[in-house]
Amino acid sequence: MSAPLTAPGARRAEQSEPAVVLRSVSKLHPGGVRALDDVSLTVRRGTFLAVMGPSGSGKSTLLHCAAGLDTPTSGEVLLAGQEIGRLDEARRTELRRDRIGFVFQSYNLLPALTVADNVTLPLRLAGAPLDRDWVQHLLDRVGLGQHLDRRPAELSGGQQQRAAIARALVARPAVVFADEPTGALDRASAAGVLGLLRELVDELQQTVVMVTHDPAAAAEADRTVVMADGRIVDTLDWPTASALAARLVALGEG
Ligand SMILES: Nc1ncnc2c1ncn2[C@@H]1O[C@H](COP(=O)(O)OP(=O)(O)OP(=O)(O)O)[C@@H](O)[C@H]1O
Repeated sequence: MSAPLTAPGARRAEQSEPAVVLRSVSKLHPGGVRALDDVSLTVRRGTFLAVMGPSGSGKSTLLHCAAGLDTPTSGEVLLAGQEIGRLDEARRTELRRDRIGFVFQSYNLLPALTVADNVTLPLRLAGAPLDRDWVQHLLDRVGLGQHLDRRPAELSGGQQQRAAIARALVARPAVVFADEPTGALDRASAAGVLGLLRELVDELQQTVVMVTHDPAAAAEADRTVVMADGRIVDTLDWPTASALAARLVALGEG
């Protein structure tokens, strides 16, 4: 194994604390929309959390506040033990770059770069050392070990999302935030991507927080929080897809 990117002492301290903590987080958007209303949530390290709820219930706002992409109007967000609100914009950007991986519905790969260059881009941007064994291991792990020199346009949607997952993991983040990671995929590719996320949690003790509309996707997670009107209205451990679908129908979506 290669050297960790943070000091061993910091790693040990981090291991004992949750990956993400939200304490009474509210977010008021201009115009008075209360997108988050007093939300408290703890995501334990090495667990897979899904966030579901009807359109407009606050899922994206929750993800953005938890990932330091947006600032709450009130309340606290702790990421890997650091309170985001206490950091200035430059340090918040650094924290996002070094400690968070993002996976988006639209992959967001750079079309001109090869798979290998897309995956290693976060390290180059951070000026961090390139550990070739780790990169090769990751690319093998996501099934792209033979496709390092391909461009994104030469990959299927599922393969592009696997490359995006490898990129999200390359800096060994404290948390991977995934926003509808299977939204653009057919059922078989979606199942492959979800299976991969699940394995990363089980094998690498990676922490994953995923927003999804798909009950089958959420059923892969350890825990699902269901949102409505900016609040968490349900927390379900290992729910079945059909139980989640029924819950969403009851909330007016499904
Ligand atoms: N920048 C903004 N300015 C004003 N209102 C906003 C802004 N962003 C989100 N909202 C409002 O906040 C509420 C929550 O939005 P959010 O995008 O978090 O919901 P969501 O559950 O992710 O929805 P979807 O499933 O449709 O993506 C909605 O009423 C939305 O219209």
